[in-house]
Amino acid sequence: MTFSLLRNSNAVKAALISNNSSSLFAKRFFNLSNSKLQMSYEQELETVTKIQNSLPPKQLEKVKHIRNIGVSAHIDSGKTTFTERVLFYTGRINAIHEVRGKDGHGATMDSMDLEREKGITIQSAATYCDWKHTPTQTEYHFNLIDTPGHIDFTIEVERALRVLDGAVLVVCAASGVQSQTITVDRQMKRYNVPRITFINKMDRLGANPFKVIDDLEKKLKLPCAAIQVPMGVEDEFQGAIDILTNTAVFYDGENGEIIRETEVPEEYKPIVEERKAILIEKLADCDEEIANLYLEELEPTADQIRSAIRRATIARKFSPVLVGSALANKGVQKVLDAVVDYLPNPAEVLNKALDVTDGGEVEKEVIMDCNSDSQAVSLAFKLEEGKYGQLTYMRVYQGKLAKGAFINHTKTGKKIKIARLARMHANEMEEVDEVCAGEICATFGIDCASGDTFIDNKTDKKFTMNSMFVPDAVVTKSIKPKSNDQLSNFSKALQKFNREDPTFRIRYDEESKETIISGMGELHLEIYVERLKREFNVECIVGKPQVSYRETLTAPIEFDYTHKKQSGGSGQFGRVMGVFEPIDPKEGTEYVPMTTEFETRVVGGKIAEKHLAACGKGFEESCNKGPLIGSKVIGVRMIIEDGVSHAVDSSELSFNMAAQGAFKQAFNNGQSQILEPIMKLEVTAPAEFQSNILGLLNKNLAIIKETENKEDEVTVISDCSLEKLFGFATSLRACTQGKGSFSMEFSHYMPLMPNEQADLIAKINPDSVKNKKGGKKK
Ligand SMILES: Nc1nc2c(ncn2[C@@H]2O[C@H](COP(=O)(O)OP(=O)(O)OP(=O)(O)O)[C@@H](O)[C@H]2O)c(=O)[nH]1
Repeated sequence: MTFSLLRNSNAVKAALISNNSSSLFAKRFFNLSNSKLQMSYEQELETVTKIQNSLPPKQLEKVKHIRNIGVSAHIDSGKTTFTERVLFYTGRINAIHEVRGKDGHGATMDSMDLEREKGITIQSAATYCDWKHTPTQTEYHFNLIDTPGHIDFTIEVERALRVLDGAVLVVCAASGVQSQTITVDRQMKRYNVPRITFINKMDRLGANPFKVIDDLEKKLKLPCAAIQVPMGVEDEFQGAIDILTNTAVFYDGENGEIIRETEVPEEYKPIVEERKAILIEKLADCDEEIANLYLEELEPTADQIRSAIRRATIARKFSPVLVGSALANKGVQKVLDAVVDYLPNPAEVLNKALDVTDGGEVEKEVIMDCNSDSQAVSLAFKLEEGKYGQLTYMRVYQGKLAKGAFINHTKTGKKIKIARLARMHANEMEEVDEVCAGEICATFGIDCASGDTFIDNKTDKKFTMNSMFVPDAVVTKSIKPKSNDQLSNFSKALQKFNREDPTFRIRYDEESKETIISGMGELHLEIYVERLKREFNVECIVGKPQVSYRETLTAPIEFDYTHKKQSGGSGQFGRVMGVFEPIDPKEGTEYVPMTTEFETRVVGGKIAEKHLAACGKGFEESCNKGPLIGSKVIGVRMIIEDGVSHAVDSSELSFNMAAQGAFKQAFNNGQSQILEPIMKLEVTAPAEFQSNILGLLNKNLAIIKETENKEDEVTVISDCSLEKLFGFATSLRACTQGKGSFSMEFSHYMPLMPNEQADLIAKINPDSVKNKKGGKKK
C-alpha cells in the first residue's frame, strides 16, 4: 500500500491560508483548486452557458451589467492614478487628486495615511461605481479593486484576484514588462483571471507601445495585440485610434472628460491597416470563427472582431491592448468600455465550492450557480479595520445577503446576524439592504479570518470555497512593546493583523522568550510596526530583520528507530524503519523545493493503518521545526518500509513519537543543510548610475542575470541573498542620488556556505546536539 500525505506546494499554500485551518481542510482546498485547473475551457464554457440559461431572465439581465475587476501591475505603473480617473469619470469623485499630489490630499483609493505619506498602495481598496458604456449608453456597475504593486503586499493581489472576474493589467509604456508584471500575470493565471492590458504613461520619454506588446507576448507568453493605435508619443501623445471603429479619439476638457471622435488622420491610415491585420491574425490563432474567415480570405466585420476578442479574452487565450496616459487624462474611458466589452460578467465565470455537509468525509465539488434565489454562499476575502469599525469584504457567489438576515460560518458553524451591509467606495460607504449573487460588498462586525466561507440555512447543505494562495514569509523580526503596560494592546493588535493578513505571522519563541513577527519583506513588517504605533498607540522595540531559513537533507539516509516506554503502567512502543530522501526540486515550481512527502511501503500489516497515519502526523510536526536551527524543513520525503508493533503498547502516540525520533536521528546523522532565500532583484536607475549599481550589487554578492538599457535608463536583474538585501533601499538611494528604484521577490532557496551554516547554528542553536559544519558548497 502506498498512501501519501502530500504537502506539495499547493497543499502547503492552502495549509497556510489561515493559521487555524486544519490539514483536512487544507487538503480539500488543494484538491479543489487542482480540479479547477483540470477542466478544459470548452467544458467550462458549456457549464457556464448552462448556468446562464438557468438564471431567471431578470437576474441574468442584472448580472450581465456587473463587472468585478481588479487593477494590477508592477510598482509605480500608475494603477492608483488610473483608478483615480475611473472614479472621476464614473462620477464617484468631483476632483482628481494625484498620488503625492501638491494639493496634499493624495489619491482617493490610497486612503490610509501611511499610503498617502509614502505614495504607495499598501492595502487594496474596493470601490463600487457606475459606468455608462460609451457606444451603447447602457449603465454598468463595477466593483473595482486597486491593488498594491510591492511584492511585500502581494497577499492583497492574491485575495483580490481570487474574487475578481477580470483584471486590467497596467504596464508602463517606457519601462515595459517588469518583474512584478510577470508576478502579477502569474497570479492572474493561477486564478484563471482574464485580462485586458492598458499601456500607460504614453507621455513618458522613451514610450514605445509596440515594443511593450512584443515584450508582453514574449515574457508573459500570452498572445496579445493592440486594438488602438496611439497618435503621437511622449509629449506629443494626443490620443488613440480605435482600430475596430476606425475613428480617432481625442480627450478634451480640463480633465480629458470630453471625448471627441474624428476621422483617422491621413498619416495614421497605413499603421492602422497594419495593426488591424496583426490583430486579425492573432485572433485567427485563438478563435475558430476568425480562423475560418481568415482561411477563406474574408475580412471579419468590426462586430465579428469584437465578439472574437471577447471570447478569446474570457477564454484566457488573448489580451487586447489599449494605450493612454492616466496622468495626462487620456485613454481611461476607453479602457472602461473595453472592460464592458471584453471582460466577463459574474455568470460567465466558473466558480466552485466544496460540499462539506457530511463534515468533509466525502469530497464533492459543486458549481456555484450565481442565482440569487439559491442558498447563499459567500467568501470573506479581506478584513479591514476602517473608520466605520471592523469591515469584512465578501464576494457573494450565489444566493443573497440581506441586512438583518443570518448567515453561518461554515467552519465553526456559528450563526451571525448581518447587522449592516454596504458597498464601499475607498473609505466611504453606501449602506444597502441586500446584495445579490455575483456582487462584492462589505459587512460589519463579523468575526472571521480572511478566506472563510459563509452560508445561509436555506438548505441543510454546507459549502466551503477553495481559498487563496498564501506565500511563505521570508523575513522575521523580534518585537516587544516599549512599556509593559501596553502588552494587552500589543497582543490584541498582532492578533488582529494576523487575522487580516495571512502573510503576517506571529509566534512566541520559547527559548528566547521573544515575540517573533514574520512577513513578506522589510517594508511589510515596518508598516505593521508603524500601524501598532498609530492605530493602537503601542511603541515597540524591534530587533534586526532576520531571514527565514529552511532546512533540508542533501542525501538519503536510512533509519531504524524504536520509541519505547514500557516501565510500569500502560506502555508505549513503536518501531519504524525506512529511509529519508531529498526530493529534487521540480522544474517550474514557484517555491523550489517546497515539498515534503510521506510515503509508506509497509506490507503485511506490521504497522496498523491508523498508526501509519500517526507517523505521517509526527513527520509533519517535525518538519515545522527543523533540528538545526528550528526552521521549517522542506524537500524531504519520509518512506516507512517496515516496522514492529506491540499488541498492547503500540498506539498512535507511540508511532507519532517514533517518526519524530527517526527524523531527529536522520538529521543528526545525515547530511543536513540550511537553505537561505534568494531574491530576484530588479534595479532601475538613470543610465549614468549603471557602474554604481553594478558596484553595489557586486558588494552584495549578487549574481547578475540581465542588464537592459532603455533610452536613458538601465535595469539590472540579479539573484541576491535576502540577507544581503537588508537596508538595500538606503544603499541604493545613496549611490543613485535617490533616483534608483528596486523591486524584489522570492526566487528560490540556496544552501548556505559551510562556514555560514556553522556560524548560524552556533548563534541560534548553540546547544545543538551536533553543530554541523557540513554545508554544501554553493
Ligand atoms: N508620466 C506619467 N506619469 C504617470 C502616469 N500615470 C502615473 N504616473 C506617475 O507614476 C507614479 C506612480 O503612480 P501610481 O498611480 O502611484 O502607481 P501605482 O502603480 O499605483 O503604484 P503602487 O501602488 O505603489 O505600486 C506617480 O508619480 C504618478 O504621477 C502617466 O500616465 N504618465
